Amino acid sequence: MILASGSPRRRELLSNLGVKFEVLVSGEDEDSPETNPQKLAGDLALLKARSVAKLHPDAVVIAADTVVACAGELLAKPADALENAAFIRTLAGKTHQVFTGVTVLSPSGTFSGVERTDVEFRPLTEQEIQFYARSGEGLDKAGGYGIQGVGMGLVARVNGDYSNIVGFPLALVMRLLRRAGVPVWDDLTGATDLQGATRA
Ligand SMILES: Cc1cn([C@H]2C[C@H](O)[C@@H](COP(=O)(O)OP(=O)(O)OP(=O)(O)O)O2)c(=O)[nH]c1=O
Repeated sequence: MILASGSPRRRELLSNLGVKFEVLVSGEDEDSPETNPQKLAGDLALLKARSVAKLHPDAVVIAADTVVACAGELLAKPADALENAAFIRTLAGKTHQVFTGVTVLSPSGTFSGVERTDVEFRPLTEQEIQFYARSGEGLDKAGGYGIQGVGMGLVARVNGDYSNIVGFPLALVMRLLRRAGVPVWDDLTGATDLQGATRA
């Protein structure tokens, strides 16, 4: 199995499912004219998975893409701290949507889905916006923030799957992997069972 992603968050979250995998980053250009955020997240996940599957047609390949949308505007990764501050200013005091598309390509077929989570930012002062943008934490992240880090302090409320915001919606990922025939949370070999006996 191959994770087609350079994201350390995705690597960590996929490890939690107890599946063995290798990491191979797709060299695919992520540009797309698509403006619907849900469709865009799905399209880019498929693109990333396909570019790795081309080279490894017998593998199961999983890829994901996260898109942040606020009132019709798509917020990708900020180019610098100045743009990061502008993104956080846009998000302050409002609810935005985080979409993550996931694609699993296996020799038996293509399995995909898109998860949506709504995130409400609290109203922020200009000083808070500047402080966060200067931290640099948001530069490699869609929307310019990381909810799993300092960015947690920007957030008032979350509605939906938290892991989706971090870029890898685990419930959806588990569903798609199982549909593709990949066992998840399944291998108990060598584990001690709940009565204290060790399994063969
Ligand atoms: C909103 C938000 C995004 N993110 C991350 C998740 C994704 O890794 C990233 C969005 O960029 P993506 O293009 O989805 O992924 P990536 O470039 O990090 O990795 P790859 O294309 O190789 O798979 O933003 C967080 O970690 N925390 C957050 O709170």
